[in-house]
Amino acid sequence: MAVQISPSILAADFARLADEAAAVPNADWLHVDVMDYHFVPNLTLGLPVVEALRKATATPLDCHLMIADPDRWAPQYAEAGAGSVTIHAEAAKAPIRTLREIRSLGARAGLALNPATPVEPYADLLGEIDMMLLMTVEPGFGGQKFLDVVLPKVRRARELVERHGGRIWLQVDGGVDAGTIERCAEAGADVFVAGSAVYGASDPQAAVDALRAAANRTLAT
Ligand SMILES: O=C(CO)[C@@H](O)[C@H](O)COP(=O)(O)O
Ligand SMILES: [Co+2]
Repeated sequence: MAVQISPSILAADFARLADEAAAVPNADWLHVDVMDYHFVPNLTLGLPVVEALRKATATPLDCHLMIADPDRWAPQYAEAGAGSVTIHAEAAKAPIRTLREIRSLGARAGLALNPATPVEPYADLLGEIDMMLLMTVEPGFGGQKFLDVVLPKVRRARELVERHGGRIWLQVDGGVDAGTIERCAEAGADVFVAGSAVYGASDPQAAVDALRAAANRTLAT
């Protein structure tokens, strides 16, 4: 399992997004939280910002759609050049069609589950996805406290993914920092979103390196 770190620009300075992207040249992805005031009680950014970011950085964009109608909008994020587009299982009405469309447009397809959404009902969809995102906070805001209660689900998701061939990435998102990343890695996550822990640090690049090292240390033991 290769560890990947995806800093969330939700915690960055929105007035200086290009500079904030450049501040983490060692990141594998830039995590872009799209919120619409409907699926979650917050509003962030949409397609025009993703299109602008795409031109401003070579780091691939990992778009996390927390929106009420992902079936309608997700393909447009793939068309806008996102390297990965993740939709929420709780919001999608036609997840299989939408995940296939994302892939057909050349992006990786992700399926996200809220903390209280069980993973087992989605076992049959593993062939349709490249990544599963397990929320470790309730979606909507950065800077929340990590929910340990999700860790058993991360383990069960890792088992399902391994039984399916191990090709699917397992991402955790929310409250991931130097104090929680090791538990996530130990439970089987391999892609780590970190907002405050990266952009709240005085040296975001060093914070990415430190998170990666902590996750790798856990996987090595
Ligand atoms: O999707 C979300 C929140 O809904 C996350 O991507 C947050 O942006 C992560 O921020 P931190 O919890 O790491 O500060
Ligand atoms: Co996110």
